[in-house]
Amino acid sequence: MNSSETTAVLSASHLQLVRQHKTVLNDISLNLKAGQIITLIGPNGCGKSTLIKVLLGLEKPDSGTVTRRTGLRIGYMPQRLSLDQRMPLTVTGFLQLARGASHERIGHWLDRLSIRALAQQSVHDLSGGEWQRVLLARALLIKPDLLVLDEPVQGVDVQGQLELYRLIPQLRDELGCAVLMVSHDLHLVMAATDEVICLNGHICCSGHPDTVSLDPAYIQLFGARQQQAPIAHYTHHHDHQHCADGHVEHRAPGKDIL
Ligand SMILES: Nc1ncnc2c1ncn2[C@@H]1O[C@H](COP(=O)(O)OP(=O)(O)OP(=O)(O)O)[C@@H](O)[C@H]1O
Repeated sequence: MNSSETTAVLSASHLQLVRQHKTVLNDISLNLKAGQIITLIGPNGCGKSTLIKVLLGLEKPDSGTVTRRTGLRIGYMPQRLSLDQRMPLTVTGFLQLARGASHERIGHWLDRLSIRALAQQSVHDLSGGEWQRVLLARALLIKPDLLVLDEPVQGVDVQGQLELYRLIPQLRDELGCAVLMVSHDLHLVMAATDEVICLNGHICCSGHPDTVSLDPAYIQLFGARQQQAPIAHYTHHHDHQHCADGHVEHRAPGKDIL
């Protein structure tokens, strides 16, 4: 066994999966080490969610192996989660259903993710961005060794996406966990990831985000537009926080909020 395998929390070897005559995953191998952040990127339908499900053991590959460290605690934020609209459920009630939920831990993550004001709100009335934060809190309640985020910024505006991607390495440092996430935009996740795997059924290219963005396989897949310099995002120096209940709270300069 080599050293990368000994420190891996999760590894996959030669995964193959065919559904209805379509090769969804073709010879996928990867290693995720403790404390590492890996991002899967690729166009719609390239197999990202399927790969996540196979790595989590939710779907069986036709061949190949997945090895998860014994006793690994996984916090999973799925791409979609449909709830019965007829069932009345507050954010706190929803979080209480999660494994590892306790009053203290729920309170901790409501504060840490700046969603305390939503605690008693119905989950059916949340905005897309609020729902994403609640799902993230749910994934964090288990104190994960591995945090799996399938498109965590869906329904979040660009500023919110930047804030969320800034938060992910902070959460990794706080929990000491590994992170595996799915994203569509390499430039938005660049600063938040150690390694990028560019997927299109098979692994087209992988490595540090700077290297991947210049890789001919990446450029061929995403075109020249994505290869250009990162979009110049407007940076708004905000000296206050808009709480979910609508009131404005002033905060110390330089203190990040979600
Ligand atoms: N059970 C199945 N039967 C048939 N086709 C399937 C099945 N599961 C996945 N697929 C197909 O496999 C491909 C990969 O799907 P997957 O959801 O993994 O893509 P994705 O990269 O996550 O896409 P997106 O970015 O749109 O979320 C798609 O073409 C999908 O239709």
